[in-house]
Amino acid sequence: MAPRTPDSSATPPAVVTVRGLTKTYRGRGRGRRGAAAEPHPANDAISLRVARGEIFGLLGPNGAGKTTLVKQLTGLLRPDAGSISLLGHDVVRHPDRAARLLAYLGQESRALDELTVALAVETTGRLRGLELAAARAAREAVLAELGLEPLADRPLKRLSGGQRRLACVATVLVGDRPLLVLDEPTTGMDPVARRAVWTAVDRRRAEHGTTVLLVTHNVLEAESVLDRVAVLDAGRMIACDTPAGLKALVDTRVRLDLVWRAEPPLGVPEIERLRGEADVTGRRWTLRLPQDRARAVVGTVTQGEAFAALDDFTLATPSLEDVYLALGGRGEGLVRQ
Ligand SMILES: Nc1ncnc2c1ncn2[C@@H]1O[C@H](COP(=O)(O)OP(=O)(O)OP(=O)(O)O)[C@@H](O)[C@H]1O
Repeated sequence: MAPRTPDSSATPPAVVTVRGLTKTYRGRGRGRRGAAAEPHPANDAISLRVARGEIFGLLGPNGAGKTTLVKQLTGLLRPDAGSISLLGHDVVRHPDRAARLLAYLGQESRALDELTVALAVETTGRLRGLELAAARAAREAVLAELGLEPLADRPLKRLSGGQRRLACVATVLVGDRPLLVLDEPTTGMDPVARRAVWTAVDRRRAEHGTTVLLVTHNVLEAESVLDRVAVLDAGRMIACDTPAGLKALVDTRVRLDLVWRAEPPLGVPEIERLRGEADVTGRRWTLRLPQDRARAVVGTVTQGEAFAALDDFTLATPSLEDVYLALGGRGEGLVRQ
């Protein structure tokens, strides 16, 4: 029953409380001769608590169960078991209440495609209860904030992928919902647009105590924007802590990337010994080593035959990707960009 995570000590009031959330998709008519397909646990007894003003992440590779969790929080999917409280409202019993408490940016949102950016933002503001004048003022403010003014009169369907995503973020921000649920919000965006999004989110947090639940499989973004992160793997939550707290789990190891010019110099005995420990991707060897061994390897590869064969090397402190691997994650599908 008790959560395995260190998050129960947080003092600010909870905006999201999830207990024992479980969802298994049951395929119908997909098996042979109508036999039921194999049940698939997409969420397996997930418990978490998100405090007011937190930027809380769900990190995991494709298929980990992030979107399934988010769809239950937003009232779009009914769990098989478990409870969800949003700002004190039971959204398993009253799924319709979720739409009044949060703004949700899904992976694919095409509903507003026919509208111009300005009208999409204004209409969303009206739907969230703003009077016309207030909706127009909010529209102007958010378009300026995200640098979308030059695109204001274009229909969403005529925008590039990154521009469209930015316009969708604008619709999420208008109307100041206390909870923003963002599923891969910055996919396809250039660095300027990404920065605008995180600046806008930070401002809302500072000014209104807005809480953000962010779905991502990008470890670099997770490390830079999240206060805490739940790591999901195959439907289970395998850890939940601050990025720094998670990295402390593996901080005795460092990551060493060696990129060879062509063939690795296996004639050097130390290099030959390392081969079995390396994750090999083309000419790149990735090693996760205790600090003293990494130091010795750096000594080896920066002299003689090994150095002549070396194109590049980098030494880095652990990332959330390393944490994920150390916790038993399958190690595929997380990205750094
Ligand atoms: N409608 C569905 N019917 C059956 N299985 C589903 C359905 N939707 C998702 N699944 C399965 O449930 C598991 C979790 O999927 P989910 O979409 O929640 O993962 P995710 O972590 O959001 O992945 P991604 O990063 O690709 O969005 C996967 O194994 C997926 O194949």
